[in-house]
This record gives sequence, structure tokens and C-alpha cells, in this order.
Amino acid sequence: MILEGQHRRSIARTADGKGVRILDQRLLPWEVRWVELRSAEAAAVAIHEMWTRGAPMIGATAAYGLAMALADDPGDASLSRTYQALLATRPTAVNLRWALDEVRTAVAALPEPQRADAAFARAGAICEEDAALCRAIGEHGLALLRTLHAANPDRPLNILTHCNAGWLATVDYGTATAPIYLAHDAGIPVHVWVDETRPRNQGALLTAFELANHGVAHTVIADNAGGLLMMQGKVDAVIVGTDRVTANGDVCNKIGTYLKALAAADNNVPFYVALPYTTFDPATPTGADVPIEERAPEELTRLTGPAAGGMATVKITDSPAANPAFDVTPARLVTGYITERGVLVSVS
Ligand SMILES: CSC[C@@H](O)[C@@H](O)C(=O)COP(=O)(O)O
Repeated sequence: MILEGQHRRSIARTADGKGVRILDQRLLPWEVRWVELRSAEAAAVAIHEMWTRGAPMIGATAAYGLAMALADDPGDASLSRTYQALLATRPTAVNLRWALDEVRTAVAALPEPQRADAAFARAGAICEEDAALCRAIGEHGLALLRTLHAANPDRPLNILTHCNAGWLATVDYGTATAPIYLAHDAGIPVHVWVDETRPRNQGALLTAFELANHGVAHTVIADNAGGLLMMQGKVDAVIVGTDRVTANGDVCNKIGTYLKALAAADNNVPFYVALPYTTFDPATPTGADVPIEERAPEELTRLTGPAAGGMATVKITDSPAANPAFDVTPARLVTGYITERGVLVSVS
């Protein structure tokens, strides 16, 4: 399934201004279906059930969710109840709390009749800012990729990424993908190793979809293939996104990221983490203090894919399964953080 153009804003207000439009990412890449969310409850379901996902998009959707609740009932009880309900949808991405705090702060001191408009305005500004932040991440990452490519100018630059930290996970550009898109657009030959990212396959389904739409050369690999490829000299750099970077620089990201960082360190492959300031959590000291989301075991024990008449699910095991959705990469394994301000080098 190919979209028109290259990348798209992944969230926008509906034509009547009362709701928001997002892509139902559970159906990608098989079907491109935009859905409208018209209540805070709908936004909460979309976040928890992962119709939309990725740290900045979770924050953006929740911000609009709070605005929609205030349009129905602008009172303090509604504000506080909806804030808590949205905050509880997913525990790990700190962008969720950041965005909700931004909207709550923007409206708290206002008279009730002004709150909904102010909340929608703040949610819209969060989205615009996120797109600009990701673009800036891309520009700083582009300088880095130019340098890496210059070291081996006769062959494509091979980047490995995990999960989806692309425009589907943000408002535009993505974090980990922004440098890749800008490098591709600048004529640098880039090839991306895309980890499938079990159990929900965000790499195989979403990152591959994005890269195909942008015309970026890529190859989907099993999650366990990265170590071998690094050992064989087939990876020039790893770039991943993150759900939260703690005060000491530890990186919480999709389960499996830590193993890539270990393999990268063992093979002298630089390991970069791309993030906007909205994903930095200075209030949490270390990765050990971050709540790790534990999702339903069925995400592991069943496989879902396209079938005649819709999506079909098959069971692959009757055994008990555990499904921690994120892990922690210690700061000492991070070569640098690609941010909107530049590439920050880890001092751990
Ligand atoms: C720019 S998105 C960064 C992270 O949120 C991303 O790498 C990730 O782990 C997404 O996890 P998901 O469970 O799909 O929401």
C-alpha cells in the first residue's frame, strides 16, 4: 500500500474542529484507514489498544483527548478525571504525561467557557512543535550520517533501526527516521536494516511501510539477526527512538533495544538514540525507576495478518507467555543522543 507523497501528518483536527483524525495503525500496511476520535474515551482506547502509538503520538492524541473532554464539560472535576484516565492508558512513554501537563497548565487558571478552545490550541501547538522538533533532529542527524558516509563513500550507508520511530510514531518525520529521510533526500545512498520488532511487528509493518513510501532502500530482518550483521561489518550505525530518557541518560525503548546496544558495543558500531526534549524525563533518576509496560500475553501467543474479508488471528502456542513491552539501555552503551539541539555525546 503506497501513500500519495512521501510522509504525512499522522494526526489532524477533523473538518468540524471537534475531533481528531488518526491512522488506524493496527491495519497498516494492508489498509490505510483514517479514523476520527471524538471523545476523550475514544482517544484513551486508541492509545491503549495501539491504534496509534509511539511516544510523541501518544502525547499528541492524549492532548486532544483532554481538549475533547473539556469541550463536553470544562469543569475542574472533568479536567482532573480525564487527565488521570488518559495518563493511565500507557505507562512508559513520558511524552504522555508531558503533553497532558502542558494542556492542563494552559487551561487551569482560565474561566470554564474558555478552557476547551485553549486546550485545542495547546494540543495543536504541541503537534506543530513536534513536527519542528523532528525536522531539527533530522538536520542534526543528517550531519552525522554525512560524516559516517564519508568514511566509506563507495557503498551505501547501512543503518539498523528497531521498532517504529517514524512519522507514524510522531506528528511528522519521526525521530530515528528523520535523519534517514533527510539523508535520502540529500542524495546519500542509505539502506536500512529494519528489525521486525516482535511481538507487534512495528518494524516489519510500520517502519518498512514508511521507508517503502519514501523510496528508501530497506530490508526487514528477524530481531535476532542484528548481532550477526554487525559482526559482519554490515551495519554502520544503529539509530533508535525512545519512550523516555532518564536523568542519567538511560534509554527506555521497545523491548529488544538493549540487546542491539550490547551487540553494537561489542562490534564498535555507534549506537544513537534520537529524541526531542519532550521525551527527556529529568525527574526520574535512572532507567530502573521507569514503569515498564506489561502487555497482554496474547500479543505474543497469536499472530494477526490480512485474510479474505479483513484481518485474521492464529494461535501459535498454548503455553503461558510474558510480554514486557520495553527495556532499558544503560547510558554507557549510548554513543550519542540526536536531539533538536544537536548530537549530545554520552559521558557515562
Ligand atoms: C518516536 S517513537 C519512540 C518510541 O516510542 C518507539 O521507539 C517505540 O518504542 C514505540 O513503542 P510502541 O509500543 O509501538 O508505542
